Amino acid sequence: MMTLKLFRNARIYTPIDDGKPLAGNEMGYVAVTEEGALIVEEGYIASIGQEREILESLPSGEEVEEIDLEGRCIIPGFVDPHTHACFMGTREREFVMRLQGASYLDILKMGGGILSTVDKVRSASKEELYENTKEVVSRAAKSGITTIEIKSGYGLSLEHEIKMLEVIGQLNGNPLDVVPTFMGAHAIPMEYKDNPKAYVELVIDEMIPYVAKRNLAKYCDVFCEEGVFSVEDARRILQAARGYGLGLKLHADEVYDLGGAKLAAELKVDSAEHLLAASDEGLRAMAQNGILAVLLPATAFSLRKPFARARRMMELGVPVALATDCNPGSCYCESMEMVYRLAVLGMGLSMEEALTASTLNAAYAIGMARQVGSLQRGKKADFVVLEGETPGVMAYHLGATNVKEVYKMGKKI
Ligand SMILES: N=CN[C@@H](CCC(=O)O)C(=O)O
Ligand SMILES: [Zn+2]
Repeated sequence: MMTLKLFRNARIYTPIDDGKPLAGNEMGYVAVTEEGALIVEEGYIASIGQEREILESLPSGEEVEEIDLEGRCIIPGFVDPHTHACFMGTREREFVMRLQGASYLDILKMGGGILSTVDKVRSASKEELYENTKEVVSRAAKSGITTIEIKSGYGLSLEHEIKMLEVIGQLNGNPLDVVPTFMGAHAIPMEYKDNPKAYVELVIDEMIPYVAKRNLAKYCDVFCEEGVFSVEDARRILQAARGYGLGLKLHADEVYDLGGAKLAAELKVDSAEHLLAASDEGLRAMAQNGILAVLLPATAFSLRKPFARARRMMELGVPVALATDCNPGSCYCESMEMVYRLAVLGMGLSMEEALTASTLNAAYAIGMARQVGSLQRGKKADFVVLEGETPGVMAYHLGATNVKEVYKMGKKI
């Protein structure tokens, strides 16, 4: 006989999935159930609601394991839709250089930044890369992330991009859901420094077809930035990726307003990321085309730059999601709790809006909303138990983690 799990005595906070990402005012509509409960059957939510009603609906004769959540708040497991969590080594010295005034893009121009991580990833074996990535992912899981996107982009050659994507693929289901993104267009590798166009051709002619045919990635992403990939390069790379059936993402207007947001709208990408420098014109184009913005406040914080204009985006009707951007350079952070906190205290989102952005909208950003992102019947029983009464505790109690327990498909991790 199958054992059901009954989680009871909870205050449930969840956005409600209506088949599309939530935008504008809708982002603040979060369902709250005091004295709530949920029943988990084989990892999925079989029913959820008022404890009294849930208890009445329990089938008699079934074995039930009961877990008392002692009145704590539960929220959907965080979905982190933008990370570079597959890497080797750290870049602490560069961080110190940045504190002394060096800019992120200047460090990259000098062969450091992303390129210094590329050297380390290229010289690591697949096993070493797997072990390191697994550690990053398990720290993410402890912070409440139950679904995570991970990009390649520190290989920058067919051989090493594939090594990264295979490692990312191996981590799927172990225990998190992992969504792989191909990001061969993350930087121009040193060996193509004098001929960057040839690298763009390599990405288009060899890497994308190889990755797509072997199903190694769900999305293709490009770092469209001054001195990295131009708007025209990004357009060509993403159009090629679309031709091979990959979903599209774009690192847009992170440092300079190159027109990345406009390109995201033109190509109708699945999400546009960063957007620290995006113009109103670009944001309007995104709103008109229903393009999701994935905002990374911990990156702005770590780079000591102003936050993305989240409230303006929401006012224009752009659906907003949040992500860590976890990487060893611009943002060494695997905590969505930290991101939530910055969204509330730094970008002015309400506690409900930040919850929607870090769960349901984040799930839409990586095509996972059918399975995760809200606590509703039929979705995976992925949730976080907070040491507090509302999700707001994560912004209120600053010095500690407020994540008490994390459940993936009804099992504690
Ligand atoms: N901006 C480009 N890529 C990453 C940083 C990667 C790195 O610095 O290693 C980002 O999204 O912030
Ligand atoms: Zn990124």
